[in-house]
Amino acid sequence: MSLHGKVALVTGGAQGIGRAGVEHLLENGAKVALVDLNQSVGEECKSDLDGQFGEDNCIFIQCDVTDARKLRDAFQNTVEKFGRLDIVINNAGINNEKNWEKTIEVNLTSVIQGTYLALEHMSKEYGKEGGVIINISSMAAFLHSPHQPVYTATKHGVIGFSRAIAQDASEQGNYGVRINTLCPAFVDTQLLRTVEHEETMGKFVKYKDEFKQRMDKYGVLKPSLIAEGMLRMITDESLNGAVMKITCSKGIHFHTYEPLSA
Ligand SMILES: NC(=O)C1=CN([C@@H]2O[C@H](COP(=O)(O)OP(=O)(O)OC[C@H]3O[C@@H](n4cnc5c(N)ncnc54)[C@H](O)[C@@H]3O)[C@@H](O)[C@H]2O)C=CC1
Ligand SMILES: CCCCC/C=C\C=C\C(=O)C/C=C\C/C=C\CCCC(=O)O
Repeated sequence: MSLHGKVALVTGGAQGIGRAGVEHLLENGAKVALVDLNQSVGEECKSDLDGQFGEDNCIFIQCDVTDARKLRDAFQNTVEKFGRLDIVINNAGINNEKNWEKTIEVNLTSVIQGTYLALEHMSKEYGKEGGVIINISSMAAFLHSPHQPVYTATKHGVIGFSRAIAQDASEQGNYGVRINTLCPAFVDTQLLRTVEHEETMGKFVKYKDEFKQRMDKYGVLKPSLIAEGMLRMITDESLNGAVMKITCSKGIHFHTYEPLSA
């Protein structure tokens, strides 16, 4: 899949992993809507990207992904601006064990909502041309860290939902939409700093030194490597229902599942 002439929507696209993904998409000729809660960081990001890639290739849409109506409008505005939609990256996420209900809303409910909206705008079942969805999970889904139980649960949920809907898309329906999941290990972004604070970690903040030891042990990745993984999941048309892992020790690789036996 060539990215020239394609249109992408990236949630949480104003900084961190999302922004790295947006930059890679623009570098490869796509037009991008970056959808983010943070107005000031979003505007600054859009202004930087305009300088790098030209003014008509990127829009910033301020939107809380947990607001279903606003998320629907963000998809609609993207299609109205660029005329089509081909790639959706449901990336916005938080790490908040204290307000764990919010963590479920942002990390799981909004990913489900974003996937269904993406299908409405891209699926052949709705008369559209097909496309690709990437849902961002985490290596936390494989480590079962006792220090972040709800974050871990949401990231498990993202994998389960994405694999189930990918199978539906390829086997039951004729969506023409591939759905893949990406699981990074630690990445150097603002989210990683949340381990320092009681207002995000709640009672688990007492483990902050342990968290840091884990980061020293496993290493911390650069957002640009995660963006490379995203690009591969978009351009490699053989990938559907795939679960990509990205770690310092093994780089970009895939999780394998045993076939079910009777
Ligand atoms: N940084 C890390 O070590 C890892 C991060 N991830 C996942 O990667 C994704 C991106 O995280 P990072 O770039 O690290 O975080 P980040 O905190 O640097 O960036 C997240 C972006 O999402 C936006 N956002 C947060 N809540 C939102 C909402 N309700 N509506 C719209 N936008 C919202 C923020 O404003 C921010 O721009 C998340 O899903 C995270 O769980 C996965 C594995 C490791
Ligand atoms: C346990 C630390 C909690 C830190 C919470 C903050 C951010 C969350 C980040 C993630 O989503 C990443 C979580 C875990 C993956 C870490 C390393 C796995 C590396 C495995 C390997 O190299 O084989």
